[in-house]
Amino acid sequence: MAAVTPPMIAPSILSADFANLSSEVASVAGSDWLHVDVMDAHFVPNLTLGLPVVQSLLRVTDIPLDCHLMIEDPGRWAPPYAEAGAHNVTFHAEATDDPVAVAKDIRAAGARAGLSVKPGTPIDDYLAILDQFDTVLVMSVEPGFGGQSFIPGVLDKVRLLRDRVDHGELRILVEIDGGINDDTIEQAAEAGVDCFVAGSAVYGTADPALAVQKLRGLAESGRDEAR
Ligand SMILES: O=C(CO)[C@@H](O)[C@H](O)COP(=O)(O)O
Repeated sequence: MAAVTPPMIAPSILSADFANLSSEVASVAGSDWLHVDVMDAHFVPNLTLGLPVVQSLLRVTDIPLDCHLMIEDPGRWAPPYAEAGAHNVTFHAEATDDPVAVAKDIRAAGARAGLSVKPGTPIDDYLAILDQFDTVLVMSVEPGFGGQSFIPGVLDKVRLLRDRVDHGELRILVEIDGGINDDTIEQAAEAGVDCFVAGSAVYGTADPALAVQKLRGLAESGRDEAR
């Protein structure tokens, strides 16, 4: 089955020019969310940005911020992103023993809570707690770097989640992240993704806004195939 809401595109600023973030964000006006990759050089082998940059971004854009925390100890660090005004605060299932407590704190601080799973992490282990979340972010590359190749095997997780949502057993938005581009987005849409994160496929082009539009159109086509 296909998702019923229009496909959402969330450009990942990991592939943007960090020296010109304000104009890079403006260049994707019309995107549904802006995906903000927070990496701590511990949970993943890369270091990007943190709360001060998110606070600055919130001052220059109306696009809802989709903060993806690839960090250790999200129970300590996640709620301030919600307090700052992030729309979604997503953390990794692998980074905490108590994901429900972290989700409750994020929601209490005013944001939507997201749970992310690495490609090798089964979603079955978390189905029973997904009612505590608003989004589930299925990683289709190993988290840490942009520009990697899409791992199609993760679409089994998307199909399982889509099925649960379509049968009313779950109310959650299904998001995918990693290797999403013109060649891969249709198969992800066909599997049932609601929201598509794309970094290099947006910021690696001469016209990021056009790239977003094109990705949205291709996601629509993938949906049509699934119907
Ligand atoms: O979180 C991550 C990587 O850890 C992603 O957001 C990537 O940054 C997406 O980049 P592309 O694969 O689309 O280039």
